[in-house]
Amino acid sequence: AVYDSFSSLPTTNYDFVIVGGGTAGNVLANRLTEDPKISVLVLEAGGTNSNAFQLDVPLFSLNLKFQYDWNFTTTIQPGLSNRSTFMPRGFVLGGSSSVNGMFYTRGSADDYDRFAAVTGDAGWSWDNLQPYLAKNEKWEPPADRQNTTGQFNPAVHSTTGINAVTLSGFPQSIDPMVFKAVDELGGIFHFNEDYNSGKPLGFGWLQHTITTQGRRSSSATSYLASQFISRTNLDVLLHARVSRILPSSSQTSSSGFAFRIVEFAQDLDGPLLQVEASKEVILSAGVFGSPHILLNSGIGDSRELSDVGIKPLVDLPSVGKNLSDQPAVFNTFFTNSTRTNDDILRNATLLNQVYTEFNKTGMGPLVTTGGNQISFYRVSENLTDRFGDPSSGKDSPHLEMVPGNGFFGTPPPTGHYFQLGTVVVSPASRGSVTINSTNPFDPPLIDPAYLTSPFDIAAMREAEHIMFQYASAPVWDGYILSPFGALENITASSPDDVLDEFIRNNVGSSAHPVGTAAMSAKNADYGVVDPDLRVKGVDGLRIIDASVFPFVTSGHTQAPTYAIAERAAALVQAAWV
Ligand SMILES: Cc1cc2nc3c(=O)[nH]c(=O)nc-3n(C[C@H](O)[C@H](O)[C@H](O)COP(=O)(O)OP(=O)(O)OC[C@H]3O[C@@H](n4cnc5c(N)ncnc54)[C@H](O)[C@@H]3O)c2cc1C
Repeated sequence: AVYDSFSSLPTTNYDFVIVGGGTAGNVLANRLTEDPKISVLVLEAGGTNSNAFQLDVPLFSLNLKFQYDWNFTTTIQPGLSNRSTFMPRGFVLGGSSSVNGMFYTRGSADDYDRFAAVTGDAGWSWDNLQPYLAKNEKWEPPADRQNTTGQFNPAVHSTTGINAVTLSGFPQSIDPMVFKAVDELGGIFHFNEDYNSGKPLGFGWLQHTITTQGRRSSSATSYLASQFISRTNLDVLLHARVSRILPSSSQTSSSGFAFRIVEFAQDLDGPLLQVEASKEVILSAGVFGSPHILLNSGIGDSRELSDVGIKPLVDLPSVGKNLSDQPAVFNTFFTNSTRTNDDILRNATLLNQVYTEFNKTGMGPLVTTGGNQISFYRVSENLTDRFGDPSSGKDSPHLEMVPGNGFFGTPPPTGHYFQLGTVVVSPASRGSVTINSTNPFDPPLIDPAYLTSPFDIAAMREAEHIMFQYASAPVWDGYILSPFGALENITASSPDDVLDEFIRNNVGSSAHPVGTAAMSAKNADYGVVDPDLRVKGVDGLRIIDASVFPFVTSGHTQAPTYAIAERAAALVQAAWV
């Protein structure tokens, strides 16, 4: 069941304590309690969001007032836009899966084969992860039950998992034009029937974590659905913000410390509470939360911890390093069409109308995210020859471009818009998460280090060229009127320095940071967790969330997070159940 207060929990004896009821944490909570003899407590810092409108409606995910974690302190390189200080994370049951854009992209087969290569564990390869992708995915017909033949490859999908995945349940007026442009241009613009086959390059129909009823499928609505959360061996405590994991004096360990005691507070000014797991503590507090808790606990770079005034207990210099996020730019054009999503997003009467329809029928414009396609590209060989290739292989993209039928975010009061978002999905830059305080409730310091590698800015320039080339297809003649905002000063033939300035002024997070507690091979002298996701050099503590990715996968990160969590659950079960 779900509880608000520690004192109301039915017991304080649990086999596993999971820190963070987010995307990965709820997979673990569900899978481990399949065995009625195993008891699990989830400590989640956020609450539940009673605003069904915000949580359920796909179209509005882009306009969500995010359930924020504390205001992270973000430092950015000089010259970058303020937008790049914005680090959205879900701070609510379901974590980021409750507030994300719902795109379902697995990345490439090479991405996972690289995980297997760097960890020395073939279990992380694309082929070996297939059963776990299948345990997560529950393919459903789209809300409008349209004929989806030719829009995906059923052979690479599972209908038996827990988390709903579907194609768009509402057509966008631009759909035919999007693919006409692909036909007109050819070359790098080609149709890909299913970008989730392991080979993502090309233009395909977007798949999302949306149910056949047109609603968001998050880890809270799926893995904690009523038939699971009602298990008597599964308890979730909300508003429980974990500060540190403490060594257990009662435990002995060949490797030194066993960390099985979790310290947390329900009220940041209130008392610190503790709960001890008899088997393991699993950190699933996300890419910022998990390394933050490790550092607070004295697990990190010993010298850096001593400098802050924290007693180092385990020297693991890689904690908080290797932060990998994908820089993104929105490119907006005016269109002469009035059939965009802009009016719905700014006109309360219209919005009420379609929301009533959505509630009654589970259909209408609110059941999609505002664009129905996605596309992936490689940069030129010239670039990889010059800077090296940060991608995982020849079938892996460096770049993504997403068309949107309207303004991204809250639209201006007038005008109709066409959007082409560009992203560097295989970046070379690496940032960090650090602390500068002994108070565990002070925010961590985040440096996303966007565009610090010369590859990334050059790759984003190529993404902009691809975007202009795509927008120049004959079908867009008369549909795209003129560039909007800062894009007004840019053309396909702008010199590099002008394009670079535009990019730096407009870049921001794609909300896909990973890698701050990365897995590495058992004997590697870097990395934070071993291939079984146990924290190196200690007992009783694993990390299972997006922070363990050694590299960011070449797409959006929820599907890989789910797959990692599903396999991790099997590893934990194999050790204990
Ligand atoms: C706005 C947004 C849009 C996105 N869009 C997409 C998309 O369209 N497609 C896609 O594939 N991916 C998307 N992502 C990324 C994807 O959702 C994440 O990579 C993934 O959900 C991360 O899962 P996680 O388990 O690592 O962390 P989370 O799901 O963030 O879970 C971490 C949990 O830990 C809790 N927590 C944190 N600190 C503490 C603490 N100290 N004590 C207790 N609990 C704590 C948090 O409240 C949260 O519930 C998006 C993310 C965001 C934020």
